[in-house]
Amino acid sequence: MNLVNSKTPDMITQKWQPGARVLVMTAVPVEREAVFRGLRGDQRFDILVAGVGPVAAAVNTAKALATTGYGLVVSAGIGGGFPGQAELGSLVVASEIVAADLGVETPEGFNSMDELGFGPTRIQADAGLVNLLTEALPAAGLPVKTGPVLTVSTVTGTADSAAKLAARVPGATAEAMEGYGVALAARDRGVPVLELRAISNLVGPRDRAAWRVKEALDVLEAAGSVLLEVL
Ligand SMILES: O=C(O)c1cccc(C(=O)CC[C@H]2O[C@@H](n3cnc4c(=O)[nH]cnc43)[C@H](O)[C@@H]2O)c1
Repeated sequence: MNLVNSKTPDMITQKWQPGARVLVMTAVPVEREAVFRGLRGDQRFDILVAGVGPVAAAVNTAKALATTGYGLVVSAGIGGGFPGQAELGSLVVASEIVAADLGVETPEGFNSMDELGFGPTRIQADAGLVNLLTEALPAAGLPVKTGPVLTVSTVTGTADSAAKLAARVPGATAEAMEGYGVALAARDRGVPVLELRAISNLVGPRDRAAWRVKEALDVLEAAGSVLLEVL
């Protein structure tokens, strides 16, 4: 499929069939291990490490999809929560996956590639599965929010950049670095997609000492157990 000429209305995405194989893409080994523990080695799930960033995520997701048939692709890992939207240690399920810095800067502000006719920069997550998860995760004791999850190539490190992103994408809930790459590869194959982010830090002024990576990885593991139950 020619991605440049592919427009959202032409895309046909399969419907999720319970019991189908699931591809879970993580960025780093500690995320893979957390998801693996949650999924308890279930053979229906392949959990891969793609590397950090949207390009590595897209390349490696496309590679996996070229060799094996999957009914669902999940981008999973830790992420930053937008203040007032997603707390540290909570889980975010993306309603849509947004390439938040793919565009052009002008003196008047940022224009997305969608606005310039080179979209899509927003890919919808599978709405039925988002609903299923936003019911099942709290039932398992995990606080969950749903909303747009932004994919950025640079971790946001100032309050000013955080405010600009939040204004650019109303309702922005979390940011991470891989979702859009995973989602674009899935969309190209017509496979439904989800993004799950366990919140390790808040989006804003960089304070690495305040990141709660271990706690977020524990939440990611617990989310893996819920995936195993509901998919
Ligand atoms: O230092 C560590 O232990 C550690 C463990 C896992 C990942 C990291 C990273 O710093 C790489 C960034 C990685 O994590 C995601 N992430 C987490 N928070 C954010 C954020 O606020 N903005 C963007 N990305 C974030 C991202 O998806 C990367 O894969 C460190």
